[in-house]
Amino acid sequence: MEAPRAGLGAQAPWKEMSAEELEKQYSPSRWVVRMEPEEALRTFWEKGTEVTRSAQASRQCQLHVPYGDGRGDRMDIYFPDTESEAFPFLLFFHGGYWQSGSKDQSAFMVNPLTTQGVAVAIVGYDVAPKGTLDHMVDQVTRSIVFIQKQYPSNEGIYLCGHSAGAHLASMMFLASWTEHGVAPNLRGFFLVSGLYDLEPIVSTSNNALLLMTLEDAQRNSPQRRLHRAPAPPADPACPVLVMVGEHESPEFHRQSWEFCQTLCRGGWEASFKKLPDMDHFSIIENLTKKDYVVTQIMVKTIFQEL
Ligand SMILES: N[C@@H](CC(=O)c1ccccc1NC=O)C(=O)O
Repeated sequence: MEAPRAGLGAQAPWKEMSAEELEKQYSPSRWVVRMEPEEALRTFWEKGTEVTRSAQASRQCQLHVPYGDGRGDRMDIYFPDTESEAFPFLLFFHGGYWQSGSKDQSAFMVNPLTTQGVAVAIVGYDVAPKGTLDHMVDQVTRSIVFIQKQYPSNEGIYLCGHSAGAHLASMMFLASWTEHGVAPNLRGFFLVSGLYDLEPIVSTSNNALLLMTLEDAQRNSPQRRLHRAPAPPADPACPVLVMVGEHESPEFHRQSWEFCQTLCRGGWEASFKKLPDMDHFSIIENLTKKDYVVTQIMVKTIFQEL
């Protein structure tokens, strides 16, 4: 008897979608249930700007620190109230479909983490049309190398990215650190509402400024390339948390779930978490709170391993 055959849609459901449906699947604000799409976006960036101002006014920080020679190679570093330089670092890469957002509106987790003893770097990068995907990946790589070189006695470097920023962080699974002269002390990844296969995005309006070709998309898709990537470090452990909000599109859920499975198959200690009641924006906005489940997961992951 012939085995039932899975259709194309079982592996790549997006290939069978209409242009309109694909556009909707890749428009996170249209899946928010607490408010209208435009309001969700406006609120997100307004909150981001406000918490960044407040973090800069209340925390010890170094702003606009150059991590390279490019004008956009800048990060803001926020410190715990301790004298030592031997704290863990969390580097945050903001979202905005590689074409909006900035470090100046992205310091969501600074207060709860710095008060717990974690230094937080909010990393800026050149969004499109100034930056290409390859350039942004290079910037993220160099920002991590910079932290490792500047703070060699760090107690671990943790990467956290949101959406397009989670994609940039996940490209670090493919990084070759030897050419940068240092192996960063990477101890964990927090990937929030990310995109790991960029092919479905090529034909959506999100590509209008980015102008990525199919080859660009494939080269920048860890979901496609991870099986040929370096093996995960055996010791120390480097857990990967792949998170997505309940109120996100089926495509965003599929991207996170499939990438988590690919990581596990590649030997990474990866786990998947769907956050009840959260959407693409509240999942990050709530990081301002120390009792939010994601803040607690971060703190636990960071300090359990010290
Ligand atoms: N135009 C998008 C905007 C968006 O996706 C977004 C906005 C802010 C931060 C992250 C985002 N998504 C991915 O990077 C939307 O429909 O929501």
